[in-house]
Amino acid sequence: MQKRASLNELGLSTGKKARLRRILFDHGLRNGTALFLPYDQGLEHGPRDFFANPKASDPAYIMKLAVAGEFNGVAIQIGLAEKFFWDYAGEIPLILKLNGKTDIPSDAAALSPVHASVEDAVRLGADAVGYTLYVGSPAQETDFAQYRQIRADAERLGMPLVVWAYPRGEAIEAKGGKDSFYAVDYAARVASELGADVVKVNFPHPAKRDNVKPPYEEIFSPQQAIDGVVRSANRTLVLVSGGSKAGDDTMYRKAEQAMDAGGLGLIFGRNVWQRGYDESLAFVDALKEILVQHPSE
Ligand SMILES: O=P(O)(O)OC[C@H]1O[C@](O)(COP(=O)(O)O)[C@@H](O)[C@@H]1O
Repeated sequence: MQKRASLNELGLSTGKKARLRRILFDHGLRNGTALFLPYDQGLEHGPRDFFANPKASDPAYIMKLAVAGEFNGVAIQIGLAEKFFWDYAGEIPLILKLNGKTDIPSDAAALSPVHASVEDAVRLGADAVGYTLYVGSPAQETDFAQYRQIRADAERLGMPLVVWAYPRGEAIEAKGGKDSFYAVDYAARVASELGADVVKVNFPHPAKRDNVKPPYEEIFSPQQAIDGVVRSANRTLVLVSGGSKAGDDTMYRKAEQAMDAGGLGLIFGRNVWQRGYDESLAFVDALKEILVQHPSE
């Protein structure tokens, strides 16, 4: 089992430390692990993600679920934060997502434009901000430049910065794909190099035996892959994303492997809310049984 970096090792400013402590020790299991509910899929994918459970298209339903499920926070865009966070302000931490895009154009030159500021996050009472960085996209240079401004603002205002580090673009496809170990591992390292406090990654696929080049020939199991990604993130805490809906056992296995690797926690969206309300809460309880076994110091 790999060790998770403790809050004291992260070199955080006072504001960032206070907010992260609030998220990790005043909410959820209060043991230093995190379970977040992301709800920006209406922008990223469109309304089709709500077809499986039409009630989930209502942000008020999701906010109620997040509070009832005692999550460590919800990650939402500015429009929903303005209209739906008010009822629960102070009850559950807000991660204000500062950029986002639709999936209507192809991802070949993916870039997620910024449409909210760290000042908005402060005004809304957020405890963290989220930024999607498309590592490897031809638009990476513009992405890095807009990210730099967000990072500077987050530093100035003491706001923890969570980077959705997502490999994208043709070059990534040519090198094994966005979920390959190569790509996810590199993205985790990029987030750490660029000063993210927390990085959110997709669970990496280990190398395929018939298509593996040095130095990746040793990474054959999912556990080795996620261990490597958490190591690459070093003192940036790691959250593992859910992805599209899969079987519960598959998700529990991912969760266990992520936590054994020294991950901070999980940020599962569709796997939580693409089912009925009570079923969602039962799934969340089962995830917490895994998190409870991996407390922070
Ligand atoms: O870029 P992708 O793979 O389409 O997914 C983006 C979505 O996945 C997330 O990062 C995680 O949510 P899910 O658990 O539903 O996959 C969301 O925040 C975001 O909307």
